[in-house]
Amino acid sequence: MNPVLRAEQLSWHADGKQILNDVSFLLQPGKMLGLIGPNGAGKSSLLRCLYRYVQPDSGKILLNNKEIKSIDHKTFAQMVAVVLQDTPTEMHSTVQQIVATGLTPYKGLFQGNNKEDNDAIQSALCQVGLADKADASFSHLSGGEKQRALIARAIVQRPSLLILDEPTNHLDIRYQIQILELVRSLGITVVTSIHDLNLASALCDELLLLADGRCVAAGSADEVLTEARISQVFGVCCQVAKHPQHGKPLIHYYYGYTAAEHRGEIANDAP
Ligand SMILES: Nc1ncnc2c1ncn2[C@@H]1O[C@H](COP(=O)(O)OP(=O)(O)OP(=O)(O)O)[C@@H](O)[C@H]1O
Repeated sequence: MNPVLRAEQLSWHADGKQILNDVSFLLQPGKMLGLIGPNGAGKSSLLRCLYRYVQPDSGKILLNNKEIKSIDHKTFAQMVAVVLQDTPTEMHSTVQQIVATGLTPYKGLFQGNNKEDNDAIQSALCQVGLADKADASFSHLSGGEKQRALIARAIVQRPSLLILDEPTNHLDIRYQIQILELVRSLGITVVTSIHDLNLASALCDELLLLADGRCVAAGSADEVLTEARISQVFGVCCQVAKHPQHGKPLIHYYYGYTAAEHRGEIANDAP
């Protein structure tokens, strides 16, 4: 099967600092890739390269076998949907109007919505459980509802690739699980950055672990989330067990000392 997304040896620098260094991966249709890694590892920067907000210095990104830099603006806007943490929206727009903007890449200037469009908007609102909020002001929604509305907008866009930058930030655990399960259930190919390693383990098909702009590990949660690697990359001690429900890695963190102390590199009684 041809991958939907292929990144080859991506590197990017800004302000004289190397931010992404030789990052490569590929993603098959319908799979959800979780980008994990410590603060400043380069997760958002990698996503920005994927949605063409920044141009890598070297390397290639191919979407459906075509280099993204050669895809015209309108086609790219149809192919890639992006949900950011603080997506700016018109203060007084209704939920329905926000969702309708997902159709913009398919429209000509001043072209309104037809019945089929309106049906697609209603169907997306139902899928994310916001049918009863269609006429509510977007700005009055809760954080979780806003994220769901933005995902509904992505649904009507019918993208080849959905990119999310920390979609679970600021959400309580119920919404964190709900948003990721919702995204996963759509059957769209997804790349999402995510901080919570246990959520990433439970809900992503594949993980890519970044540290200092480099890919440190990639593969299934079992392959990526080992105690040694978590200790090395995040500097914390943990025990990796099997989750009682889904059997994927479940990380138990230890408190009160650093990974270096745990490995005996620093004496616990050092001043
Ligand atoms: N436009 C830019 N100019 C200069 N430095 C940048 C720019 N964008 C990102 N950086 C730097 O690149 C590094 C990686 O940032 P990035 O936001 O990609 O990391 P991240 O893994 O998403 O971090 P976090 O988990 O904290 O959100 C950081 O040190 C950041 O300051």
